[in-house]
Amino acid sequence: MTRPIYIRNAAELITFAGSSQSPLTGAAMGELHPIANGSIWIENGVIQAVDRDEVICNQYRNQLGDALIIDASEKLVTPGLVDPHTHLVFAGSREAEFDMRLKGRSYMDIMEAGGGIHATTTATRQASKAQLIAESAHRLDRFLLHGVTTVEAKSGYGLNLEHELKQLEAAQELNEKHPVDIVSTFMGAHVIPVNRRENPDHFVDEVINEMIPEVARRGLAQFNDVFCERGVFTPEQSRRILEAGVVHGLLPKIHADEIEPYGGAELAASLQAVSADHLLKASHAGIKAMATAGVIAVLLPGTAFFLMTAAADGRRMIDAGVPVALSTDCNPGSSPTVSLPFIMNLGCLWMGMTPAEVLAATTINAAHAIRCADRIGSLEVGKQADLVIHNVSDHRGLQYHFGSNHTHTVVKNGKIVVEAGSLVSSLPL
Ligand SMILES: N=CN[C@@H](CCC(=O)O)C(=O)O
Ligand SMILES: [Zn+2]
Repeated sequence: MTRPIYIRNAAELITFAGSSQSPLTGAAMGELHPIANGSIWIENGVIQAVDRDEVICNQYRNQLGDALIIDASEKLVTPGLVDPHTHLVFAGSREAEFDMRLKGRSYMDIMEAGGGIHATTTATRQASKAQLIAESAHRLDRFLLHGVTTVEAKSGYGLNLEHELKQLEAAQELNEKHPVDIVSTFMGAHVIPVNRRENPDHFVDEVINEMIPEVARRGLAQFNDVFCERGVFTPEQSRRILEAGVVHGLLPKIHADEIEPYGGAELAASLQAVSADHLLKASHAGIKAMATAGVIAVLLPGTAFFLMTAAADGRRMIDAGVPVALSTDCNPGSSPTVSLPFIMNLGCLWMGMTPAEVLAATTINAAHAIRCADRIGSLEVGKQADLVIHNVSDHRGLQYHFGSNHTHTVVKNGKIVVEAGSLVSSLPL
């Protein structure tokens, strides 16, 4: 039995209570369900009580002597941040390509010429599983330092069965060993490998007939994703791939309308995908269809920022009734960052979202985007004790003091993993 943790007297404690059933949309995205002078009682990794401090103090007065008490006065407490779209497991980095882009080469051009995703695929194929685990564990540590307690992680730098499995197994092992929880997505359809360009449909057949069944049989992923974009996978190929995933129990997600309008949002709606991600160039009709179908828009403004292009129109999507989540898209090509707080800054200052909405988009709605909202994303009795104590006293302070990491303390599964902005020394990896 571990000691109970009593976090007391937060200036503002954001709960998002009552939002576990379905993602927040429209005006509800701005409803934080905050508690002033809020406290929380944690035992065995689970939230036992959330209320005003006087209520908790009275309720647990006989156990106060046993508890580890953390004073959160003048601080903000939120659910642990959730990142619903990352390419966490990869080897190497792409600084040379960054230089080329700064001089005017486009992201798609570089990929077409055999760089981009292909370059990371070469490096990832060459790396051993142990190397991938070591590099990715370091990224997970840095996620944790930014208050992120759960991430989704895609494969897609293997592009054949052997190396896709290696990437997914690395994610599985990291999930077992590292405090950050990982939800895995198979993305064998990330790009057509250079040596398969002669016959792209043969590669699509391989994804459908060889990779998806084996990934599903081994229980290595919960979701199936595809990069639906001109020059990558067509909407028809994407539909086939995502439908094949559904047959094997993998829920559909899609990289949609990132570079140009290509019918990705419409396809996501017609498949009732869990989420459509990117959406910089999504059509009005596609956004409307997503709202009707309840598809979550996972927006990635760090990618737009790093590719030096306009961000997705988050405001328009929220106003159209689409549930919106935000993510880093952490990857070595288009968004090499782990800073979900900076992504929130961009959501607020660049996409017309309010400070309350960006919090919903990185907690409860992000949890819905990876189908984990039954256990994370809000601070409610019975949920996993994942939370962040921030060095600001008001949720707006996270955006107002932009560009900083305000994470003070992180509790993951009822254990303190970040203290005074540093990782505790006893982390397993
Ligand atoms: N757009 C496709 N995939 C990733 C980028 C991957 C890479 O460049 O390595 C993305 O979501 O941005
Ligand atoms: Zn991505």
